[in-house]
Amino acid sequence: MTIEERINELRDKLNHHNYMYYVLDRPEIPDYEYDMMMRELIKLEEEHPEFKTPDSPTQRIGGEPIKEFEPFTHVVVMQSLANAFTEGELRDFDRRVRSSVGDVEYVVELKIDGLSVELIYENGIFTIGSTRGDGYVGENVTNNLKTIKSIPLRLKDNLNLIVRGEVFMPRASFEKLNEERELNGESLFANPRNAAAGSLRQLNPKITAKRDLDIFVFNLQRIEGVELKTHVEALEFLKEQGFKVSPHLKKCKNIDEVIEDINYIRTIRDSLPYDTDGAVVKVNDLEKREILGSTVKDPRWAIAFKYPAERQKTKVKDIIVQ
Ligand SMILES: NC(=O)c1cnc(OC2CCCC2)nc1N
Repeated sequence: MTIEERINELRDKLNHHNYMYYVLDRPEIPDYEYDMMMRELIKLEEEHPEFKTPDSPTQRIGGEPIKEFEPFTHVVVMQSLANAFTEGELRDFDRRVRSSVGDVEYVVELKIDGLSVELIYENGIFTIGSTRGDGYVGENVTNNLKTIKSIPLRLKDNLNLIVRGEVFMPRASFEKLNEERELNGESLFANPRNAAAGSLRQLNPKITAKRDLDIFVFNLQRIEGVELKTHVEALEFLKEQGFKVSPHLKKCKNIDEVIEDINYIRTIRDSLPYDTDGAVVKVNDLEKREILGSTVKDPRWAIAFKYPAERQKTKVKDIIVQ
C-alpha cells in the first residue's frame, strides 16, 4: 500500500467510526484504537501534507487561531419563525394555511435552543459553514464547525446541498464548563445557548474543539439533482447522508394532532439532555410550502410554539395548551 493509500484508508475509517460514535452513538471500536489511527494519520499528514484532503478527520482538532471572522452572505436566506403562544394562535395559523393550500399534513419538531447555522456541501465535501447573523449575512465559522464531531466532513454521496441546523451544548457539558470557569475565576455563561454561541464564535478553533458542541440538522435548504416531496423525506434523506437529525419528528394529520404532540413535548422536554425553547410546526408537503411562500422574514408554512415561561416545579404536568 502506498503512503497516499494508507492516508486515504485511515481517513475513511476514522470518518466512519466518528459517524458511528457521534451521530449514531453506536461505537464499534474502543477509543484507544480510534486514537491510535488518528495519531498515525496526524503523523503521515505532517510528513506528506500533499496528501491531506479537506475531509480529513485531523481537521476536527482545530487549526490556528484567526484574527476575526469573515462575513458570509448566505446562499439561501436564513429565515426566522413567527411565534404562537396559545392553542388559538395555532388554529389561526392552521386556518391561514388551509385557506391557501387546502388540507395539509404537519410535522412537529423540538425547537432546539442553540444557534442556527448554514452548512454548504460541494461534491459531498463540507466546504463552508456560517452563523445566521441577520439572516442574510453571517460569520464564516467553517473551521470551528469542523470540530463538531456530529457534522459530517464528507457525505455518503458526492452531492451539492445546503442544510440548516441548530448547534447546541448539552446541559451536562454546560454545567461542567461553568464549574471549570468558576474554578478559574472566569465569567460564567448564563445558559447553554450562550455557551454554545460563545464557543462557536471562538477565534481559536482548539478551544471550540474542547466545548462538546453538537448539532441537529432540521432543514434541507437546497439540493441539486434529487427530487424530494416532503420534509420528512428530506430529513430521512439527510440522515442517510450522515447528518444528525432531530430525534423527535411527529407527522400530524391535522392541527388537533399537532396540539396533542405539543402537549406531549411539554411533558418530556425537562428530561431531555439539551435545552429547547418550544416546538416547531411545519407543513410537510414541499410543494405546498412553495405555494404558501414567505413574508419578508418568516415562512408562511411554519410557526414556533413557545411554552409559557417555566414556572417553579409545581404540578402543571398535564396543563392543556390554552
Ligand atoms: N431551533 C430549531 O430546532 C428549529 C429552528 N427553525 C426551524 O425551522 C425554521 C428554519 C427555516 C424555516 C423554519 N426548525 C427547527 N427545528
